[in-house]
Formats: sequence, C-alpha cells, structure tokens
Amino acid sequence: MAEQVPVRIRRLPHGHGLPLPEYATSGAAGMDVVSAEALILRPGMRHAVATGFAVAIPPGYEIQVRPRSGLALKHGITVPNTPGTVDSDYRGEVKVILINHSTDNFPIVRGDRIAQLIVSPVTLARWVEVEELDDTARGEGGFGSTGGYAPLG
Ligand SMILES: O=c1ccn([C@H]2C[C@H](O)[C@@H](COP(=O)(O)OP(=O)(O)OP(=O)(O)O)O2)c(=O)[nH]1
Repeated sequence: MAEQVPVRIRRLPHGHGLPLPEYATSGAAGMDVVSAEALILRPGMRHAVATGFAVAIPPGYEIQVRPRSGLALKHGITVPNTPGTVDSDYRGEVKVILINHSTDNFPIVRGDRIAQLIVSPVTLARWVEVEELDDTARGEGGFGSTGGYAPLG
C-alpha cells in the first residue's frame, strides 16, 4: 500500500452522520466525497456544494477536487474549476463546485458521492528572471502549431 499522509479533518455541525471521504477501492487515487446538502442542479446551474467538513492539510500538500467520470458521462455533471484547489492554510468548509451541462435537472441527495478528492504534493517555485531564454525546436509554436489532431506524419 502507498504511504498515507495524515490529514486533520473536522466535521462541521451539518456534516455529522455523513461518511468522511473514502477510497472506494484499494487502488483508487481519489477519495469519494459526499454532499452534505440536498438540492436540484438545474440545467446550466452552478453551485458550491457543502461537504460538511474542514481540513488542515499538512504544509507541502494540497487537495484537488476532481469530477467523477460517471457523473460527467451519464449526467453532464462536472467541476467547472477542475481541479479545484484546497490550500494547506484553508480552514473553511471544503466545497465542491458543480455545474450541470445537461438539459435535465440533476437532483442531489444528502450523502450522494458528488466528486473525488486527491491529496497531492505541491512543488513551490521561485522565478529566475533572465533577458533571453534558451532555443528549442518548438520555439514559440503552440496552440496547434504541430498540425491539429490528425496523426503525425
Ligand atoms: O473547489 C474548491 C476550490 C476552493 N475551495 C476553497 C479552498 C481554497 O483554499 C479556497 C480558495 O480557493 P482558490 O484559491 O481556488 O480561490 P480564489 O478564487 O483564488 O479565492 P481566494 O482569493 O480566496 O484564494 O477555497 C474549495 O473548498 N473548493
């Protein structure tokens, strides 16, 4: 089993009785997180869904909020800011921003698994300002400069 990073978590009053985020299988990268509220996400609607808990992520780590593929494929429900970033110094309630890209109402019941959380190491960088950058084969080409999505060749 991979090393497990301990993360302090605090249930908020409206989170009592709900399961904490958990890995659905032993090889899962993300913990499924459940909704602490009931609502109907109408077509095109966005909502920051309550989870009922707050966390203290150890310095050097973040939590990423990612969509669940089944909800995206079958219902058009995704996370518009994916991956959502929960900073190590954030102590408020973790929220899952969802958007309904379908043409149907999407009812969410308290306890429904709405997204997944990935605990991930953070690499901090510092800028080294220079007058010139080194040359590369790509140079300034980007945004389809290699020919779009047809096979190379
Ligand atoms: O999906 C998300 C994204 C963010 N947050 C919380 C934790 C995060 O640490 C904080 C700020 O997020 P972010 O930096 O993405 O938001 P911002 O729009 O830049 O706001 P701020 O000015 O508060 O940093 O909001 C969540 O609970 N869920």
